[in-house]
This record gives sequence, C-alpha cells and structure tokens, in this order.
Amino acid sequence: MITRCVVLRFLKFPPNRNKTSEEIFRHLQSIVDFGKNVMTEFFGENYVHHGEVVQLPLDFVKQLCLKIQAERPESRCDKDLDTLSGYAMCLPNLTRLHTSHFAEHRPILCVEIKPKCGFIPFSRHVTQEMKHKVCRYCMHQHLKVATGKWKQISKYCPLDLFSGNKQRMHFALKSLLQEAQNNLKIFKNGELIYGCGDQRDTAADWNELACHLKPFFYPSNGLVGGPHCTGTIIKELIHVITLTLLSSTDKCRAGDMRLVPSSQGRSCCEASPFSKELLRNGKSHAEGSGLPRGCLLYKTLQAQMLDLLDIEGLYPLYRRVERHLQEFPEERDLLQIDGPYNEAFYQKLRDLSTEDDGTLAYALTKVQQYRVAMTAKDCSIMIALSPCLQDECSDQRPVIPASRARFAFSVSVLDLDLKPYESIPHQHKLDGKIVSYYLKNVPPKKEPGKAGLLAEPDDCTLVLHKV
Ligand SMILES: O=P(O)(O)O[C@@H]1[C@@H](OP(=O)(O)O)[C@H](OP(=O)(O)O)[C@H](O)[C@H](OP(=O)(O)O)[C@H]1OP(=O)(O)O
Ligand SMILES: Nc1ncnc2c1ncn2[C@@H]1O[C@H](COP(=O)(O)OP(=O)(O)OP(=O)(O)O)[C@@H](O)[C@H]1O
Repeated sequence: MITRCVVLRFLKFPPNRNKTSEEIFRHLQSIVDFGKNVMTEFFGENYVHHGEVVQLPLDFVKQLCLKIQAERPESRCDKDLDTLSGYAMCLPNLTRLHTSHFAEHRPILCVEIKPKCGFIPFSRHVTQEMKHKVCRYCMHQHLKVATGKWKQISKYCPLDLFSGNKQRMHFALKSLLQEAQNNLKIFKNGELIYGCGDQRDTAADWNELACHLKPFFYPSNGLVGGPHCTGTIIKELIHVITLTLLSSTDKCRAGDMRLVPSSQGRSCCEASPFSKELLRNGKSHAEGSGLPRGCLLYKTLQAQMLDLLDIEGLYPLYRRVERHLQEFPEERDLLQIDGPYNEAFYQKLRDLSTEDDGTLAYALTKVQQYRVAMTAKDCSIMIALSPCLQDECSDQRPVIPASRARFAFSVSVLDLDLKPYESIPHQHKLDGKIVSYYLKNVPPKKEPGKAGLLAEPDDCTLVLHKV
C-alpha cells in the first residue's frame, strides 16, 4: 500500500461568520487558481505547490479539529476552522523531501524562513526620507517590541538575506537563529524542533538544536560536545542553508521580466548591524554579491518589487478604484477584484509602467500588482534537507556539500494566498504608524567615519585638546 504524507489546509473565519459550502469551495478553488496561474508564473513550477481542493467526510473533519484544537496557538484562536463544509486544500507536506523517492525513510531536516520585504522603496511617492534609508522590517521591529509582540529587536535584516553576499547572508541567518520570532522554524522529520515565537533562552536552545542536528552534519560522530561543538554545528547549518538559498532549480516565464534595475533603491539598510559588525572585526565587503537569477530568493524579490509605487503612491489609486466600485458595485466581477485568477489576470500584471494616465485601468493594475507584491512579502520559504550517501549522489540531483556530509534538498515557497483588496487601507495606516513610531523613538544613527565609530562604549581612544 502506498501512503502519501499530505497537509490539509482549512479556511478560518472570525466566529459566527457563516459561509455556505459553495462559498468555501469557491474561495479555496480561487486560492489554488491563484497559485497555479499567477504565482507559478513568477516563481516557477518547481518552487510552487498550489495543491488541490478536496472534499472530506464531515465526521473525519470534526474528529480532526477536536484533535488539533489544543495544539493551536492561543494567538490564532480568534478565528474558527471551517468544519462544516467538508472542503479543504490538500498540499504536499513540504517538511518532507518531495523530490526524493529513495530517501523516504531517511531523517529529514526542514528549515522554514519567512524572509519579509527584501528591498528599500525606490518610489518617488515616498514622503519620509527615512523610508529610503531603513527597511520596513527593521523599522517595524521597534513598533512590534513596543506593542509587546516580541521581547527584543532582532538583528535580522531582510536586505542582508536577499543580498546574495554570503557573509551578509550568514549574518542574517545567524540573527534569525538568535531571535527567530515568526521568521524561522526548524523541523526534524516533520516535527517542530526550533522556533515558534516563544521567548526561551537562546543559548540553551542552540545546545538543544545542535543535539538534533549533530547526526545530520556529523553522521560518523567525530565531534565532542560542548559550546565549541554547538558553534561548529550551527555554522554548518548556516552554510548549508545559504547554499540552498542560492541554488537555482527552476526557470519561469516571469523570470525574463526583469522588473527593477538592481541599482534602484539602496542595497543596504542603515539599521542592519551587519556593517558595524564587519568594521568591528576589521573585515570588509570582499565577496561578490547579487542573487543568481534562478534562485527562489531572486524570484521572491522580483515579485515583491511589483510594489513599484510604495503604499504612499498606491493609496490614491486604490481610492480611485474604490470610488468607481461605489458608483458601479456590479462591476466588481468584471474588474476581477476577487478573481478569476486566470491567464488574463496574470497578463495584466506584466504592465510595469508607472506613468499615471488617470484611468481606472491604470489604478486597477497597480492595485493588483501591489496585492501580489504584498503576498510575496509575507510568504515563506521551505528548505528540506536529506542526508545523501556518496553512491546515491548522481549528476541529475542537486546536492549540497557540508564538511562531513552531503544533502539532497528541495526548496519551495508557501503561503501564497493573494492579500485581500480590503487590506489596503490597513496597509496605509500601518505604514504611517511604523514610520512615525520609528522617527519619534529611535535616535538617528551617527554616520560611520565621523563620531560614530569612536563613540563605541568599549572604545578607549584618548582625545587630546589643545589648551
Ligand atoms: O503587515 P506585516 O508586515 O506585519 O505582516 C503581517 C504578519 O506579521 P509579521 O510582520 O510577519 O510579524 C502576520 O504574521 P503573524 O500572523 O503575526 O505571524 C500575518 O502574516 C499577516 O498576514 P494576514 O493579515 O494574516 O494575511 C501579515 O500582514 P500583511 O501585511 O501581509 O497583510
Ligand atoms: N504544505 C505544507 N507543508 C508543511 N508545512 C506547512 C505547509 N503549509 C503550511 N505549513 C506550516 O503551517 C504554517 C502555517 O501555514 P500558513 O501560513 O499557510 O497557514 P495560514 O492558513 O495562512 O495560517 P496563519 O493565518 O496562522 O498563518 C506554516 O508556517 C508552515 O509551518
């Protein structure tokens, strides 16, 4: 008997939001269509798993929901799972290596990263200079800590991860391992072993994590325990994740549609501690940077950059569409606001002009591109790694080498549901909040080379003044 390891995804709604089974089915089908007809074009077939809608026996759904209810994080329980329609999305379990047929019984390590927005807005509509210097993630960290979502500011900066520069990527990944928040999870054989947003002691976590990882990276032992061993194993993990993130395993139509020249916008965020760290260690940016075109990070960044105008430039266009819909509500379907997400929908997304001719069509295209960009800014990347024996490694299968092991791997993208049209006013408000909180509460950084470097607390330079 062949058993398939799959993931079932149910819709969730605020309590008492009654939807008919037909509505649930159509909603799920539109998520599948969007993945299949739109996101696959941007990311490529190998990276996207759009899944399919399945109908399940209601008894099974009820029992399943009872079983998992206790496992659901409290913060997610403001919404109820739909248990009445019997419809769900069926997806491959991406914490398992799906490309391998012979390694089914091997242990599998899976790293999930939610990288967030990897570029600084280049739009001329941006009104706050700070938005051209500090990325949204780094600014948002301060608001999140102030509102109690997280306890401390992360050193992770998405621009480091998306830089394609191995040193910067290592720094970004190490920062994620130090402060995972909701940006990093690690699974072993499908079970979460690291990261889920709790606030445990990171040093203890790293030792525990290293114990889990040791058999993967040092299969024939040879490493004694202790903090040195932990550090070595974590370094190996970071090295392997970097290589998988830079690997190219797909081609896609939109890959040829280079959106924005990489020279546009800054490639470094002023809030990233990376440059500071490097200077402190006496190192410089020696290694080349830039992402290979076929890798998933590159494709993610290109889709994110469909946000050509920034929310500040986009919001007036949203208002234009909104005014039209208020006058002609019956045109919502015609304008494909909620789908169908078909070839025609995708083709319209390819128009990258930023010259506003005052038309509804222009506004609508920019709104839809923005929604796709927001989706790409909130998606996650899953990397599955499976140890691979010497004789199993063939030329057709990509393999990542570590010091004492080799890994077969797969890279996928998940959570590609199109962000709702209705969330745009919220985005606009949140953007204002993030920037104004940052401007009010974070003192401006001193420029390096001026007072900045000598003003470090551990600096002991004695400055003599003429008398
Ligand atoms: O706005 P952001 O950047 O805070 O992103 C939200 C995420 O917060 P994060 O910053 O990643 O901690 C947020 O993540 P959490 O649920 O807080 O883990 C959601 O992904 C949210 O999407 P949706 O509204 O549930 O579809 C995300 O909202 P969207 O902005 O993508 O709609
Ligand atoms: N196909 C999959 N294979 C393995 N794990 C998955 C898969 N899809 C989702 N997950 C896991 O479930 C988590 C939640 O998935 P996702 O964000 O898609 O759900 P959601 O319905 O949007 O819920 P939420 O609103 O809580 O984010 C992911 O972060 C990932 O850890």
